[in-house]
Amino acid sequence: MIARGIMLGPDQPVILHLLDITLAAEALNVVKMELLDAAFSLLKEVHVTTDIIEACKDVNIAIMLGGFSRKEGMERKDMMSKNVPIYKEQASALEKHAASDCKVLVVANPANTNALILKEFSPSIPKKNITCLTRLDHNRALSQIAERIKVYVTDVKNVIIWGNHSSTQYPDANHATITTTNGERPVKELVTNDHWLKNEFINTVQQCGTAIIKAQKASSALFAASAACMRD
Ligand SMILES: NC(=O)C1=CN([C@@H]2O[C@H](COP(=O)(O)OP(=O)(O)OC[C@H]3O[C@@H](n4cnc5c(N)ncnc54)[C@H](O)[C@@H]3O)[C@@H](O)[C@H]2O)C=CC1
Ligand SMILES: O=C([O-])CC(=O)C(=O)O
Repeated sequence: MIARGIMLGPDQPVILHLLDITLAAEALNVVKMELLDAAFSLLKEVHVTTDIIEACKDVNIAIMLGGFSRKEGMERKDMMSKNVPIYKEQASALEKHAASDCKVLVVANPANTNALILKEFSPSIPKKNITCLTRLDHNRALSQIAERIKVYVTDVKNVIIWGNHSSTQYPDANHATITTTNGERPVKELVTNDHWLKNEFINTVQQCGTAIIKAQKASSALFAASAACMRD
């Protein structure tokens, strides 16, 4: 998606630095081969490495995906002991080697905590440049409402996700609206079942990640990549 211009736009050439651990080096090379085979016109160079310093050198944008992923029966916070040390090391490498105005998107869980670690251990990167991926929760909330009212997802607006990317988040549709042929109408009015909005809707959005892991024993890459690359 990045190489096709979906994240940075159709006129922005990109050089990708791909980092993984030594055990995954061969798989990483395959990713490079696939990217080159695709001959994306915006993709100018692909560097694969298992060296964090090489990976961070002069990067303008860092998308932090690496680490342990959640398995069935785990909460995202259960990965803290494994992923926090990784994020300390990666933050220090970004601090020393990335471009000074580098923008950082933390995807790996627990995403909010990892973003906080990054902020603490890379003090020269402006705080406002560091964010973590909760857009996925927002998208999930939009889709749940669209399905319920039978409208297009693009017609749903002003849903808010409060809190962390975790099962304690609060998806809030109190100010959400639907674009109709008669103008904007409140979601609360169109979802006639208030009990659904206060219970099942919230619970479903909070538990979407868990449901995917239960169903396919891994989280899916597509929805996270799509949320990370959205430009609206
Ligand atoms: N914030 C969000 O909305 C979402 C977050 N996630 C999180 O994103 C992360 C990645 O998810 P998946 O791609 O499904 O997991 P995955 O397990 O398929 O991939 C993780 C990759 O990180 C690599 N890795 C492990 N330690 C590393 C290190 N020290 N340095 C560099 N790379 C390292 C692994 O070798 C593996 O290739 C997980 O933490 C997952 O929980 C996933 C989906 C949505
Ligand atoms: O649940 C997970 O571990 C992956 C993730 O963050 C999500 O799908 O929301």
